[in-house]
Amino acid sequence: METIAKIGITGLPGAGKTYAVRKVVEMLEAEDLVVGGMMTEPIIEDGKKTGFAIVDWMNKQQGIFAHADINSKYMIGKFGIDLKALEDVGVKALMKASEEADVIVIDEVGRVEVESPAFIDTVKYCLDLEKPILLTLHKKSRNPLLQDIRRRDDVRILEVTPINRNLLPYKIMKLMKGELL
Ligand SMILES: Nc1ncnc2c1ncn2[C@@H]1O[C@H](COP(=O)(O)OP(=O)(O)OP(=O)(O)O)[C@@H](O)[C@H]1O
Repeated sequence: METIAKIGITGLPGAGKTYAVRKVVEMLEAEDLVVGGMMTEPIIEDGKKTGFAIVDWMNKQQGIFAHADINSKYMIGKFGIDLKALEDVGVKALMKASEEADVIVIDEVGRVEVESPAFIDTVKYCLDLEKPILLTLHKKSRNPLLQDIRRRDDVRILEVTPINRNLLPYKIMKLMKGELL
């Protein structure tokens, strides 16, 4: 029986997880595959990074997920987190992708994202589908969702490092192509 490619990319902060996902997405789209799901994008104001937006990859709708001006009990560095943006844009993007995309991407299943029960449920739902999925995973968090994903034997976890980061997207493409094309 052929297995569906379910791939997690992990690595230290700044190792290149987002970069690797974007490169794979570019290559999948170049092969005319429909990619859907949620990505993150830095918000730059006056040349300074002031937060992150969540982007629905299929319709490009955005929500401000992290920003220096947001007051929240959840923080990433000096940015306050708006879990509602994750739910309004990210969760919706994943549900849409689960129905319409050939491949689901989730950047990222991080330390703060896992504070949203709706996000947790949606990630689990997507992982249980018979559909290729590519997600980035926080390396160190011991949150139950991240621990569950690491323990699943249908998810292959690859670590991005400064040494392998240029080659990793090609390796991931090979794993995905095994059953997509
Ligand atoms: N293969 C690469 N070639 C050139 N630049 C890269 C590569 N991979 C990552 N970078 C650069 O390194 C920086 C960090 O990469 P990226 O944001 O992908 O890391 P990350 O692991 O997703 O970080 P975080 O943990 O903060 O989410 C970015 O500026 C990115 O453009």
